[in-house]
Amino acid sequence: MELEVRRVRQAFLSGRSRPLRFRLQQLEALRRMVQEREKDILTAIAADLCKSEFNVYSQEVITVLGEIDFMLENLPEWVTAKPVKKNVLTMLDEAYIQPQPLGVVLIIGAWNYPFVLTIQPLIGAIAAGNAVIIKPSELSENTAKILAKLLPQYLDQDLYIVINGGVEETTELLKQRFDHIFYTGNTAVGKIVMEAAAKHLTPVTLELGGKSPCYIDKDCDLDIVCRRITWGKYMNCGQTCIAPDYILCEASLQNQIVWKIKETVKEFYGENIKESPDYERIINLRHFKRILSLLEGQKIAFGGETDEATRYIAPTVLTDVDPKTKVMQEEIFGPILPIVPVKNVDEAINFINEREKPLALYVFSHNHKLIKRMIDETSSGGVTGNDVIMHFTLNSFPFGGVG
Ligand SMILES: NC(=O)c1ccc[n+]([C@@H]2O[C@H](COP(=O)([O-])OP(=O)(O)OC[C@H]3O[C@@H](n4cnc5c(N)ncnc54)[C@H](O)[C@@H]3O)[C@@H](O)[C@H]2O)c1
Ligand SMILES: CCCCCCCCCCCCCCCC=O
Repeated sequence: MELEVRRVRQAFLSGRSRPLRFRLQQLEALRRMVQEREKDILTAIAADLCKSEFNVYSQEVITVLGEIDFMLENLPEWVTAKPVKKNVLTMLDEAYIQPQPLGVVLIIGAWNYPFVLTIQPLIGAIAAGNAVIIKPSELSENTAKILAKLLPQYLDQDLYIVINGGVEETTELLKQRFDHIFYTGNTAVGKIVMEAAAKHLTPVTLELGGKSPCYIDKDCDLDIVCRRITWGKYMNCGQTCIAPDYILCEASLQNQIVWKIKETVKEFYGENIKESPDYERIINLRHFKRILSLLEGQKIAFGGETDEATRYIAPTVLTDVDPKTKVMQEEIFGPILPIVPVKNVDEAINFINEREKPLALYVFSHNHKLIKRMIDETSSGGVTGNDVIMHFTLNSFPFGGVG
């Protein structure tokens, strides 16, 4: 590892990653890779997550291509030095902010969207003039292999390298000194990464998980709300960092919500969900068992069918969920949707504020003042009103959690 990091640092110190022209060329080469090798990329991700190629394309490839275009369009302005306001002491001086690369960046990717969550930070790092070591998640092994094969065919082979491996290799990598570490994954490993980074005072970006609540107000179009929640919750079998994690609503809405979600599940995935090309599987047996354990003692309104051999868990809704039970203590990251009845919006706001800050928050209401109130009185990474997930798709927004 030490030798590989040293090789990448030498390449960075050569200075060739810095000129704007070089960065644009590399980003264009990356775009060519995605376009020319689309089929290989789609096949690898589809195999990792039992996903249809259409879903891979619409969830991962479109986002990556959009990010590259966004970067190519804005980079010339972003790299330009910006004059700053002067004072009486510096009136005759030149004072400006010049953006500069940090150096060697380590990107540790996650398996749930194994392409976009690895390539998106790579686009940013290249654009900023850095050298990069990419460590894809070992759990999405087909994507990890295809990245290791394709990236060197299109990008500078000394500045941007892929190192594949599991915990042992990542632990070894983390002993090295980097100038920034970008990690996506669970909070426990996030702490390991931050501790390792602290030894070198390396700045980190940690894209972690969390529970993302949905509040459904009585004044809303429940048909549309349930369609949207069904889409966002069961996409990728619930393995989406900003998937709706649970629903808060008045008790009187609960039965209607259950019925409408059930009908939408039927419409989206058919009568035999196992046969649907649009319904994915849980990534591995460890996660499968973890998710099953969240069902213990719960009232299953529909769903709950499982098959260990194929790691299938049906779209499931739980009703009258006690906030003290396990399913409400950790991020679900699977196709289980608890409904927790609350008296009103005040109770919903208190409920959210008493817990860890959500990565995403979803509010459904015709009442814009209520949505605004939710935004003002809670704190989360991002809020979407009357929809789910969509704020992730806008690259004009920042993305991440609080802290
Ligand atoms: N905020 C976001 O943008 C975002 C996006 C996707 C996923 N997530 C979160 O990621 C989590 C799911 O991913 P995961 O954590 O199962 O992914 P994972 O198991 O693939 O782990 C992520 C990375 O950490 C490395 N790793 C694992 N154990 C390690 C250890 N002990 N020491 C050092 N490195 C180690 C892995 O090799 C991998 O590259 C969920 O909590 C989800 O919410 C967050
Ligand atoms: C033709 C249908 C287009 C639908 C586009 C929907 C894009 C969804 C993107 C989902 C990606 C979510 C990644 C979230 C990162 C955390 O896990």
